Amino acid sequence: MATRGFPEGFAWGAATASYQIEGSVTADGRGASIWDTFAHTPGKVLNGENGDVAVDHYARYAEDVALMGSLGLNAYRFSLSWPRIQPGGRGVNGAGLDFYKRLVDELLEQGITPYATLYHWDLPQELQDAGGWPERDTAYRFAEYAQVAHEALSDRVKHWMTVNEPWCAAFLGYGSGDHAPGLRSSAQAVRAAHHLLLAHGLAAPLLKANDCLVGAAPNLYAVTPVSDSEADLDAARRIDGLQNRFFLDALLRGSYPEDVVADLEPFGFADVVQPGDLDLIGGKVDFLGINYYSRHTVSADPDAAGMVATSPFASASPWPGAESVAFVNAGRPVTDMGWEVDPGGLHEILTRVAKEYPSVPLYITENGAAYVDTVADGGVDDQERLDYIEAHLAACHDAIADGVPLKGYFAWSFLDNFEWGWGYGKRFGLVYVDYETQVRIPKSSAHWYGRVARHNGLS
Ligand SMILES: N=[N+]=NCCCCNC(=O)[C@@H]1[C@H]2[C@H](O)[C@@H](O)[C@H](O)[C@@H](CO)[C@@H]12
Repeated sequence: MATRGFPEGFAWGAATASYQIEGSVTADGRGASIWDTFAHTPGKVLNGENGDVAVDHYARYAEDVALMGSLGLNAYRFSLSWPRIQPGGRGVNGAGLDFYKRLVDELLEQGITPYATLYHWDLPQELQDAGGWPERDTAYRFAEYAQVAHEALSDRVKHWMTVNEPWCAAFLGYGSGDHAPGLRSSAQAVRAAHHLLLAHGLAAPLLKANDCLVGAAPNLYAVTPVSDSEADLDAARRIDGLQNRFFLDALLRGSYPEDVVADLEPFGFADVVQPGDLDLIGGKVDFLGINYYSRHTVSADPDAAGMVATSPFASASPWPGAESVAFVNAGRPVTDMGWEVDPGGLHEILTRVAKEYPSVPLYITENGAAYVDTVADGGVDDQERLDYIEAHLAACHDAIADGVPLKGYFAWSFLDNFEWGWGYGKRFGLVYVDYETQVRIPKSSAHWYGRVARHNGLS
């Protein structure tokens, strides 16, 4: 019996993304994505690794869903591969849709509620060739794709997220170049950020049909200045503005924060937003997903590169708005990604969003940690990951007690998988994957998390 119970009907899930787990990148008509191109470009991914095989989920989905069910999860967040459903970014590939129909049927069979993300960074390459997210038309292509996917699946999928982490897709993909398509232009990055939000705004009304609920999943950080000097306070304002308020205000208020718009002026941001865009974007969500990993502790530093390590090749080119900002370690323990463990930051973000953007149901759509895992006697004892998740769930429990309308939690990730620029070098999974044999081994954290889900709370 849980002593720290969660609300009745709380969603206890895990999350994954198509390019990171599926493999089978040419099966059944799938087209190339920008991550296929990027990962096959020398020097972009550690050890030249890619998602061609990943963890073979396209073939092993039934086994993976059965494992979710046996552990006790009642929800699963996954993403649809746009180039599997629309090779080249147009039309309909029935065989690609059929995979997701099979996957959803397995989930429902196991009593697991599907939560589908439409965009988790795998843009069809042909759309990038036509300009990608800096090109306004891509937002309209996304709305068509959303319509195709929704028509095929909305009889069984009732929870939809449009875009995963538009900050990463825009600023790492087009700003620092550490993510696909690997471009390094602040002007392109700010155009991409707006068009990703426009894509959300165009698709959201379509996704509500057939009694569906729609959300988005930005990555949000607690942000703290190293001192209360004017320069450090302004550095924190800038990072909080670009990382958090830019996306929260657009999605939930239909406006951009004036200070952030001013910060982005040097990159031509004013020319990107067309009349009516923000009315399209704002106020469309039925729920907001929050991806939370850590806190940013920042200081003003004219010599700083303005980068948080997001890949082993992290470029020195700052993402727009982060010029002359240093991201420092405040002395907390760190995960294998070098990210500080700060569950207090999750409580801070949850209570802030609930206060500043009231009456929007919230989900933690990603939270988890990479640590080095070792197989011993056929098991994996990952106490650090278990402790990380327990501490962040305790923060969620406290936030709910403080009145936050939190409806669910998705651990990142269900399986060890392709960790973008780090390839297979970082393990976030509740379930260990032997990449040579594809054998799955539930870690201690998986067994523990399943018990939490079954008891609907923490001991
Ligand atoms: N400023 N700054 N910050 C750091 C920028 C990197 C932030 N990375 C994420 O949030 C990604 C999210 C993604 O959805 C998932 O696909 C990734 O596997 C996880 C783990 O990496 C997280």
